[in-house]
Amino acid sequence: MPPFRIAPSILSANLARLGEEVVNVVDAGADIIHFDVMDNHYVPNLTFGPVVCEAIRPLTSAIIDVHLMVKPVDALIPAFAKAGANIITFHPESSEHIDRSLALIREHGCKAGLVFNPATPLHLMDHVMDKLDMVLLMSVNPGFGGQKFIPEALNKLRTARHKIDEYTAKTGKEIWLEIDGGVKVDNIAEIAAAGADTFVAGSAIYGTPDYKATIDAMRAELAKVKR
Ligand SMILES: O=C(CO)[C@@H](O)[C@H](O)COP(=O)(O)O
Repeated sequence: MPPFRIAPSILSANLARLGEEVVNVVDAGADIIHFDVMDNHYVPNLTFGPVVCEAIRPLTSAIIDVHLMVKPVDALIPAFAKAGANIITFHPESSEHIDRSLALIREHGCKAGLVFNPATPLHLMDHVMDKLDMVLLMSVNPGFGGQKFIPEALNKLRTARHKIDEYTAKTGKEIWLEIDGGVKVDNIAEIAAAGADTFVAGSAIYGTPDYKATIDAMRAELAKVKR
């Protein structure tokens, strides 16, 4: 059984009390803070920059997982690394040179990942697996929290799981497989069974009054998963 990680997306937090929301969700059992960066160009929404990452960094030792939904990406990578990001992921469509952008993230001391929109083919990871620490599959179109999980993402997860497992068996290199969009208590087990090990959940956690109860309920569902 792989370790399962829960990554609340602060996009759904009460942003007027962002610091408290980060601390509370980590106290409630979150493993990772998922930090959605949107530029109103690559996606039709606008969120946080490196100064916000820098502001929350001293509040927690949890992993900060920065998901760049911006185009272009390279200029923001050093800024987010300096602001305390641990993981930086980006969409292959948003970089002219995917290999170079991944290398840039790693040169700045962060773990690196590629993000696949629902319609983006997985083969774009094939020749850069040595530079990947994470693969993030979007199970909604990016830009907004609170959307419905796209069921085809389950097939895509199975394919990605197979590719990653084959690569890990050959090289020993670990690559996390994260899913993002529409993850809830009632579908997390099915998503894990399809291959995800890391679960972004925004509205499912921040939309409930008791974050610990929700995260505990997710872990209870994950404990039933056989893979
Ligand atoms: O990146 C995104 C949306 O673009 C996500 O991280 C959402 O923030 C997830 O929200 P829920 O679907 O869990 O409400």
